[in-house]
Amino acid sequence: MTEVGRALDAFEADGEIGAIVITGSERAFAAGADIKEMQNRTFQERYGGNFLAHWNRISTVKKPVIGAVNGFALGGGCEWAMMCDVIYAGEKAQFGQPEILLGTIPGEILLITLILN
Ligand SMILES: C/C=C/C(=O)SCCNC(=O)CCNC(=O)[C@H](O)C(C)(C)COP(=O)(O)OP(=O)(O)OC[C@H]1O[C@@H](n2cnc3c(N)ncnc32)[C@H](O)[C@@H]1OP(=O)(O)O
Repeated sequence: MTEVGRALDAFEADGEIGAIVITGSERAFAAGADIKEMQNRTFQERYGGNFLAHWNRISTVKKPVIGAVNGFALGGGCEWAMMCDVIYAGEKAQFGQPEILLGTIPGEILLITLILN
């Protein structure tokens, strides 16, 4: 997300860019946060280390953001899609929050986004 955040900062500052399209591959838009990276961290490490510091950057960009979604948009990937101003979903797009099966709840943004929409 740090890299995506940096790219969004640059696009926002670039006067030649009017709108931003975020996409993935045919198989996946994004499968969510890296479970392998997260699994051995304690709550204190994740919370204190600002693990989700840049998570909502898509929703604060001051230019229109389009999410072009195909394949899996899961967990944080589903949240990314919902943070876009417009979702353009292909026929194979699948949205979901499978992290509940890992004993965790959807991250920072999902519940608020669902309530607001
Ligand atoms: C705040 C935010 C929190 C979150 O976002 S929590 C994460 C939420 N996302 C998930 O729980 C998605 C978990 N992944 C899956 O359900 C499945 O995967 C898929 C449906 C995306 C794909 O299934 P299939 O086509 O059968 O492929 P495969 O063999 O399961 O996965 C291929 C490789 O991709 C790795 N992978 C998939 N998703 C993640 C992930 N989110 N974090 C880290 N690795 C992931 C797997 O482990 C595996 O890797 P290897 O080939 O080494 O076994």
